[in-house]
Amino acid sequence: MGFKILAINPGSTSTKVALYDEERPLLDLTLRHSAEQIAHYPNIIDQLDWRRDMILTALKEHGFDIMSLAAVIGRGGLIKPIPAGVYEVNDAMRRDLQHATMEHASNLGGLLADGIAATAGIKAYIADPVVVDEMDDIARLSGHPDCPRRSIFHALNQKATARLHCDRIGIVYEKANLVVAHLGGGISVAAHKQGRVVDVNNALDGDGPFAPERAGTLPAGELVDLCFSGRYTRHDIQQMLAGKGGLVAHLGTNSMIQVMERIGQGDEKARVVKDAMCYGIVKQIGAMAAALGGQVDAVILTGGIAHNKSVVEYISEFCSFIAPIAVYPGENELESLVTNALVVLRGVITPKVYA
Ligand SMILES: Nc1ncnc2c1ncn2[C@@H]1O[C@H](COP(=O)(O)OP(=O)(O)OP(=O)(O)O)[C@@H](O)[C@H]1O
Ligand SMILES: CCCC(=O)O
Repeated sequence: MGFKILAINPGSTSTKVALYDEERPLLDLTLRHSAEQIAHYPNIIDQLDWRRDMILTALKEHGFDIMSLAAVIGRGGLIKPIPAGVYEVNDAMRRDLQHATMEHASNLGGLLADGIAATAGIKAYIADPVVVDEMDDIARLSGHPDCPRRSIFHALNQKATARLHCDRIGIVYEKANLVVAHLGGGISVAAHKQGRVVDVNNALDGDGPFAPERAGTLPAGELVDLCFSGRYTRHDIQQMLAGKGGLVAHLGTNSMIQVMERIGQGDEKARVVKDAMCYGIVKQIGAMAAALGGQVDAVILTGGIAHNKSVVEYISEFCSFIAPIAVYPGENELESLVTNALVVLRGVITPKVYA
């Protein structure tokens, strides 16, 4: 009998849970949370006990005893910037997740893992959280010292997909130069230089291409005018950047599937907005290729929108001159979490300590 691992990936409207026996999947659950249920909680962190009980109930219903687990691993949240890797949940991390300065469902990942692990008397981990920061110093500087650029991106899926691609084509991640574009509800486009993400747009907070739910970079002067117009609260503006920006602001939906249906029905506005989003993505890919000095082994497209043929064709037409385009639709975040826990349990790596 091998190591049994529970992986937890909390999203804004669901909690995804997977149970593995070593590499063998035993259970894969998506626990959905309706807008009415979510509305009961003023802040995301207030959903902790509710989501934990839901996971425990679901495991019980599937006849699983958590006492047979070897480890629990969650998607990590907006803690302090840290290098990529696996981290054991400790007091410092618990505190920083509880009091994270920005709201994000992944703040619950380490805490949910920790609560369940404590009951089972085992350790909890996180891996490659959204705050992984390996940026070069020159990438960190913006045009004003009060507004440094921050590395907040889909580190877990970006790293896992980059390594998967390197394995497939027979190169070593630590020696490869890659541009990876995660195209999901948020979009991050990163320069992976010999195993380090040396530059990336902040996918959460007004930086980079616009995305289904994110505004991306906005003209700063116009944003300042909006902030001081008296028409919006701070919360309203934050929502414009993350949650109600991008496709949601222009078209009232965060679904690329719906956008494509509308384009198919002749909706010209939907076509222009979709093309504008693709145009922003190709510009960001070009920027990251330049950050790598043009020495790029592959441009990798991943995330839910990489399922979309029209988006992939648009990007391929503009970016094929940079390097071969490789497409890995969707994300495998739960599987990546399990893989990360397994290498710790097998003693291949020692988990890092969050300070
Ligand atoms: N088969 C598909 N064809 C076209 N678009 C798709 C398909 N599947 C998902 N999408 C689109 O992908 C987007 C969501 O991507 P994804 O599921 O990666 O995002 P998420 O997990 O909610 O957010 P994030 O990736 O930022 O964490 C949505 O706009 C959705 O409509
Ligand atoms: C990786 C954080 C950005 C997002 O949620 O889209």
